[in-house]
Amino acid sequence: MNDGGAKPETLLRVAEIGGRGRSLVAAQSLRAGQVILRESPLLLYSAFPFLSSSVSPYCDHCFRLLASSAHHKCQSCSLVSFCSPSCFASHTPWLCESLRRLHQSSSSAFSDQPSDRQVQARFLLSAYNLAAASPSDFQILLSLQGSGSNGDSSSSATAAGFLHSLLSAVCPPLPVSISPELTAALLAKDKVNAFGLMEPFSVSDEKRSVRAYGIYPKTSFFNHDCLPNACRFDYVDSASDGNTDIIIRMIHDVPEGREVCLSYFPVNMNYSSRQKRLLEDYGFKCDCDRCKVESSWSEVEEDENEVMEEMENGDEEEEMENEDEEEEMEDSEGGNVEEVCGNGVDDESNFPHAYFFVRYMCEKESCFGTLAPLPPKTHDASRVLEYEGHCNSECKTVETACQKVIGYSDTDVPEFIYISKSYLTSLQYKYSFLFS
Ligand SMILES: C[S@@+](CC[C@H](N)C(=O)[O-])C[C@H]1O[C@@H](n2cnc3c(N)ncnc32)[C@H](O)[C@@H]1O
Repeated sequence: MNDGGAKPETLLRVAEIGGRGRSLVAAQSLRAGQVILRESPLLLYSAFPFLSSSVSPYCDHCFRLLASSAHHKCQSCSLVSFCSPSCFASHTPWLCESLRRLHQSSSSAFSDQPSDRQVQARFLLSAYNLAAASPSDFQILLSLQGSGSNGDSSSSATAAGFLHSLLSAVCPPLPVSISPELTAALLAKDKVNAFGLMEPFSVSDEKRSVRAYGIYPKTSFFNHDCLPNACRFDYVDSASDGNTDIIIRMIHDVPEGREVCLSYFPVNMNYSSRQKRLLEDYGFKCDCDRCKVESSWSEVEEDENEVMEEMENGDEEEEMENEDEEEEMEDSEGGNVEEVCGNGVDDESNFPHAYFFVRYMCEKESCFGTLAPLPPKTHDASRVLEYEGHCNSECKTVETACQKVIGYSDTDVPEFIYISKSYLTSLQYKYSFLFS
């Protein structure tokens, strides 16, 4: 893949930023579409519920779709299949025996657990297996954010206690000792650091589901921003090596010294859902520029209809269009028109993130992935945007991604987006990428 420039290792540096912990900062100016990091997983585990009656259709190592003819089922546990002998070689005797015993002994207590819990059991088996197979990699896992000691909800503590007792009773002994506290810490690290390898977009899917989860230690240093400047890609069905690598690309240019952030979830979530998720799952209160602005919107809810009326110009046809747009945006969870518009004219609570959505968000329902330009091949940024993850079958190869050609000018921007000119000017330095 052409990444349009310098080696990723020279592009970022780790910095401690107060209240945010370790952060990744641009070590030089970065360009839209540039690949800034490519990393293989430290561990991967299936998102398929453990006790599902159907068999996972994926290789249990590389998570490519298994061809019906050529696959290698483990004869010992009969629970996992692989696409090739080399993938099969990753199936350790400890993991095989643990899977077999866990499946055999599946107490009703375990089978009654929600599928999330069963997927957590898969993570723990992979993590314990890593502790035995590669102690240095296990240390890397332990160095990641997430302790499981304080601030975790009682339901997390209950889950950790349950899974620890279950696995320690069932699994063969390990060469390392795993305490209940360590199990809780591992689960906390998984919650904060795991990335989902997504299923390709399908028209029938209500929501894109996760095929497998991976831990990528360097990628884990990216902090969150609700208007990210970088996003992640994976090409799990690609036939080439490194199909489970995660690839981070810049959404737009940033200068040296600027923190590079991802969004930990689709950017169309509304303010309260984002805040709830960040607090519950990641343990922090987000005060990014977007949240600062949106935090005041709830206070003006009562005025919003009035504002909308002010903004409409009375033309009936346009009114109909606005209604359609409003419905569309409401469907997209949180991007409703009132929110996009802010609470009024010439008010500093307006913010240009509506432009961000228009330009950098996939508008397909059940996707809403973030877009980044293809890696630059010349001095100019590519005007072809690729969807985060795969939106459809065409996205399975890097260079034939699902595309949206950018070229929004002021006149292309939908009328329902209103941003105060004075505020815009004050933000132009930081957000000029939206208007270039
Ligand atoms: C995947 S880690 C990111 C790297 C982390 N800062 C570290 O030191 O390892 C996620 C954690 O980073 C912190 N974090 C991420 N984004 C943040 C933000 N915008 N503000 C404050 N803390 C943030 C939270 O503690 C979160 O649970």
